[in-house]
Amino acid sequence: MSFLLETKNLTKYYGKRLAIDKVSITVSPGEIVGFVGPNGSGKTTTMRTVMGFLKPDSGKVFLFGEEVNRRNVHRLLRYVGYVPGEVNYYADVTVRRILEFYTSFYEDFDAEYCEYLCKMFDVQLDKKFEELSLGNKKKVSIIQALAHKPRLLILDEPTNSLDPVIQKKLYNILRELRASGVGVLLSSHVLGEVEKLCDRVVFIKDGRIVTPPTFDKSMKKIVVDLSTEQVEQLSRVKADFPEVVELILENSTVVIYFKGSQKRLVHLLNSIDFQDISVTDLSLEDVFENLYRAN
Ligand SMILES: Nc1ncnc2c1ncn2[C@@H]1O[C@H](COP(=O)(O)OP(=O)(O)OP(=O)(O)O)[C@@H](O)[C@H]1O
Repeated sequence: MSFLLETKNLTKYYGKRLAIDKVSITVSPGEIVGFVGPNGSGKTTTMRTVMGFLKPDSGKVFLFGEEVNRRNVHRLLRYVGYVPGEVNYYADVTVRRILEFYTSFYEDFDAEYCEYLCKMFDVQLDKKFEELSLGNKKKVSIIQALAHKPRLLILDEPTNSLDPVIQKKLYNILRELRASGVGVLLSSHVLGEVEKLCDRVVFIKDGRIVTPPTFDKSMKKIVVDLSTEQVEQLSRVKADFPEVVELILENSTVVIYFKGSQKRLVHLLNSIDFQDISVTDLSLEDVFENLYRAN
């Protein structure tokens, strides 16, 4: 099956500043892809380029298998829902009027579904947009992105400023949409959210897509507290256990990333004379920290 979204070597400069460099990503039907990277790494630029708001300096965007060009962009974007990082509509227009405008804009706009979403998200339809709080503005943007039943969602930090109850409702909707074949590209700094929701994660750093070189989710993170004398054991641990992918010493706390069998893990733990120890599965936060530590 072809991708809902495919970017090939997207490159974008702002003046002389390179913002994204040969960014290639894909989203398949029924897949939620997390898009993760530090501030200024190029997530918004990539998403805005996909949406046609920015013209790439080089590279291509394919939507639903078609290469996007000037002639087909409007037709293809009808099947895309977009939540921008910063939401902006006409300030002195009511939410009801904003949503009515989209009814005429999208032929697949589903008024009943829109009403259902407004109720679910408790949207204040008769308030002017400028009178809404940040979170309530975001809700309007989410409803506008969903109500025309798009096949692909491009969500730039969609839960930013939403309260936890609304966040949960949005996750549930995204899960339902995924089950019906919708694809989602979702940028977020909330790594716990990405970890729970996304099928896979694409990392971006300084405008380039990067792959965590040695870290994967089958690893264990061992945090050990040692006394100064015990720190000396560590060079032996590294030599004796090739399963130790990385060993980081910060004062008297040691973090060991371990990829190996349970038996070898127990063997390693038995070989350390420690004061305190914890063993956990590797989290997305660990992967993120390791990938971006050089920054
Ligand atoms: N309009 C602009 N003019 C000039 N430079 C820009 C502009 N927008 C973004 N940039 C630069 O492009 C780079 C990528 O920014 P972008 O907003 O895409 O990052 P991001 O990953 O979305 O960041 P954040 O997580 O903070 O939202 C940054 O260096 C940023 O300073």
